[in-house]
Amino acid sequence: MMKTKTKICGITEIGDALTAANAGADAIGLVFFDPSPRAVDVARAREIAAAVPAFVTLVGLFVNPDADYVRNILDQVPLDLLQFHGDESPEFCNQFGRRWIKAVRVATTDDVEDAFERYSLGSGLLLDAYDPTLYGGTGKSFDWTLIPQQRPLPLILAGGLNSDNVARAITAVKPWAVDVSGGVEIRKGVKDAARIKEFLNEVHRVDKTD
Ligand SMILES: O=C(O)c1ccccc1N[C@@H]1O[C@H](COP(=O)(O)O)[C@@H](O)[C@H]1O
Repeated sequence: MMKTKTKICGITEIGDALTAANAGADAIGLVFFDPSPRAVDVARAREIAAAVPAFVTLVGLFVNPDADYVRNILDQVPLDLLQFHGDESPEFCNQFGRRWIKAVRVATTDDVEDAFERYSLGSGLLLDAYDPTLYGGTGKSFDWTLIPQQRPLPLILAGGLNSDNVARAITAVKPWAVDVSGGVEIRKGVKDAARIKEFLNEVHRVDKTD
């Protein structure tokens, strides 16, 4: 039995971080991208980080940040992993002495194959829905048949996942991990404890049957 790793992203409240961790989430994401309704400031990020138990990975999400901005956050918040969700180059992602994953918005299979090659130094490749204007967190899913079977890096599936479709997604794609934000919210930027638990329970259920 393969255990699918889980990340609950866009956490803004300590209570939601604890709900996710206690329900078995492997990672919690903090958004450091100001236009996002899920953005956190340093003070809030530090409070959440202090509450997250050992062995739950704390991920910082950035979109086309200045390097100094990332360094400033890293000086103040104990992030375990960086998630770059914009047009960052591999050289940019690799300069912080911290493990990182790159997000790619998928329109074609070539997008994924090219990204596997280009970001080969990363610790994983996150696939999200393509949107011409938004970098992510759209709540939209994409055509999973575009995902190649050859995966040189751990594949993290994101984009419009929720408790209704995550079992199907895991069965179809067999990703290393799944990542959700909007699918566990009652409205944009506001997480819902029941939806977080339902999502994680569904992943754990399908893992046992697959
Ligand atoms: O959450 C955001 O606001 C966000 C903003 C900019 C880039 C990425 C963002 N979120 C990430 O997008 C994917 C998919 O999210 P969803 O489940 O479809 O809502 C996920 O990795 C989020 O963390």
